[in-house]
Amino acid sequence: MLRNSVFRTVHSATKLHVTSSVRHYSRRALTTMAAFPDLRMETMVQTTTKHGMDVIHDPLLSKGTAFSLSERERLGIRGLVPPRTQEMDKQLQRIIRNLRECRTPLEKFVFMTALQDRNETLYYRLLIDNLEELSQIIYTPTVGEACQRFHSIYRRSRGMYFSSLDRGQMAAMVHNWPHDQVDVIVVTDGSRVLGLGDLGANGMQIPIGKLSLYVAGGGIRPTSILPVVLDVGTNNEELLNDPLYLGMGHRRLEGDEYYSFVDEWVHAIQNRYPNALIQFEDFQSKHAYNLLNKYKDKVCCFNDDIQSTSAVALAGVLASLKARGQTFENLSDERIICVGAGSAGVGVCEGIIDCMVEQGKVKSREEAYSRIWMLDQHGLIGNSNLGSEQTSNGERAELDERQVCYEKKDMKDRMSLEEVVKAVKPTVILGLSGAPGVFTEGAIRAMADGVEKPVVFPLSNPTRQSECTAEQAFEWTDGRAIFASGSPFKDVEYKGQIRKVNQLNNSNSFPGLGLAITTSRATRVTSKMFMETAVTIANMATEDQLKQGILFPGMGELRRVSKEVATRVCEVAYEQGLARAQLPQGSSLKDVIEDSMWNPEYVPTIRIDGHM
Ligand SMILES: NC(=O)C1=CN([C@@H]2O[C@H](COP(=O)(O)OP(=O)(O)OC[C@H]3O[C@@H](n4cnc5c(N)ncnc54)[C@H](O)[C@@H]3O)[C@@H](O)[C@H]2O)C=CC1
Ligand SMILES: CC(=O)C(=O)O
Ligand SMILES: [Mg+2]
Repeated sequence: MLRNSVFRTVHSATKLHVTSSVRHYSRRALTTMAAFPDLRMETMVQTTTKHGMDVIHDPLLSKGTAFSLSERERLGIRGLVPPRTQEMDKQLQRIIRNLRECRTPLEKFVFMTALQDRNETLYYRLLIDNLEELSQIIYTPTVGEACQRFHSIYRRSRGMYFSSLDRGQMAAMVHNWPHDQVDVIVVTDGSRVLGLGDLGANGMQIPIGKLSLYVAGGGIRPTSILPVVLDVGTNNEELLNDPLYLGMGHRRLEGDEYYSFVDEWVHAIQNRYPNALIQFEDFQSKHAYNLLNKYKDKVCCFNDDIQSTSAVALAGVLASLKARGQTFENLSDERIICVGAGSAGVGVCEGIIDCMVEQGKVKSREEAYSRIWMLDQHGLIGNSNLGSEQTSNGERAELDERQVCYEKKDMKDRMSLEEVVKAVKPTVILGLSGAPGVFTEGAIRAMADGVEKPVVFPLSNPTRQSECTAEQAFEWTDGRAIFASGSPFKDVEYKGQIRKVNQLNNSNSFPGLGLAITTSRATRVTSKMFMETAVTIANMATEDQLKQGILFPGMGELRRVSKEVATRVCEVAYEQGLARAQLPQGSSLKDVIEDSMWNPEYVPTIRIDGHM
């Protein structure tokens, strides 16, 4: 099935009419279908029971200076804002001018947070109109610094915290959240924040940043998102010793205590928001896979670092094949080195293996594993019976069942990256280690000796954790690299010519996925959805862009990417019998997706009686 659908270049979906496609959806899906909410009607006015200052201080209601005279009358705010009504364009002028005066990225971050806390409509308008620039503030790389400094820059609460004090209380606590409809939840335990390690409750900025991209890129409504930190403690000594730290001051819960804590939270959330999509984010490897395996078939959830990263990395490799004049079917001929054997590294490689197997050009899964060489902090996962290089990184813990699959029986254990490159002559090198600079000059130059167009993807975040810089990649490959990084780099001028860089981040995947799940009311997230996401993104660059080394649209086009991804994932949800929304008749799926995207604009505010 997948073999046929994955490798076509143009999805039939874009031509499909919903009326005809609904007909072949499974009986189960049809019998459980709910009416599709008419979001266009919902967004024509906003209603509130609030009055006076409560309206002005509610960021979801506030329009700042843009309230009309009649609204000021209706809402009891006449005289509480400056007299001249200024529309959004003027507000944006003022905001942009003030933003430009911030001296550092962190100052910009604090400025953006303050705007979000005052007026979310304006915040999202600004973000959408300047996604390329401002995603670097509210998301990687600046969000990393904001997490490290969370307890210093903290101003106002956003999201929910569930801590070790709350055991036994979570089912009641979830009702403290003020919104009855929640579509997407991003939850972290702060144990591996980007490549910055354990940041405990400071990790809250990650769910907030990811959810801002769900709204700005995926058109999810700001009232239906929920950022969550599970504060199970931290092992970060610096934070534990900092009197300003805002999280629990004990070491991390482990074992059964940890899993029962998470379980209580999942049940509490399911109880109040049974339809919400849960995104597990930045959980350390030892828990990431366990939690995913425990919940993926019971709850509508996924792990972003494992699954979304896998989709975008596969998209990058597939698009790079086209950029090298080959086709997707050449994937099984690739020789891939992956530096990093954690949840992201293993997740990404599993996605590539799945795709090779689906293509049917390898005889077995084992043969597919033979195309990928995996290194961790000790070096190559090789055969210790053939000898072992010593590294200064201490003893390697036992490999887990997923890592063992990549063991190379014919190569010495713990070989260095440069040795592996010389032995293997890779076509692609992936960095998911969080270790800055591990793509050494020797390794990348050796790679460039073996192939015409080396594919160099240092994917670790934030920028300073990157395995190499864009400049280094082009310098060491005589300008021949096809380059993508997790955090943004500027295009590089190499010998008078511009070399293009790509940002390969899971943000290309999750907003579109969330839009599809919300629109179709799908009950589960499946691996096919991620595979199709990869293919969709891999097909987005034009021939001309591919020639220049551009693999897919950049962050500035996230809304367009999300729409494409959502359309395809929505189709998959119906094909797999997982969707529950009955889509409106007579329009194309793409139009339905487009219409369901929230757009930040001011609509008339009407006061209603709370007792009605
Ligand atoms: N671009 C993107 O969209 C994404 C990027 N990432 C990045 O991937 C990185 C890793 O994430 P996880 O796998 O969750 O972390 P993890 O902690 O589970 O795994 C890190 C892996 O890197 C290895 N490693 C550490 N130092 C090394 C060194 N010097 N040489 C070789 N290997 C080394 C470790 O042994 C471990 O296998 C992070 O920096 C994260 O920001 C993660 C998800 C998405
Ligand atoms: C991008 C992301 O999810 C990470 O670096 O963890
Ligand atoms: Mg992450």
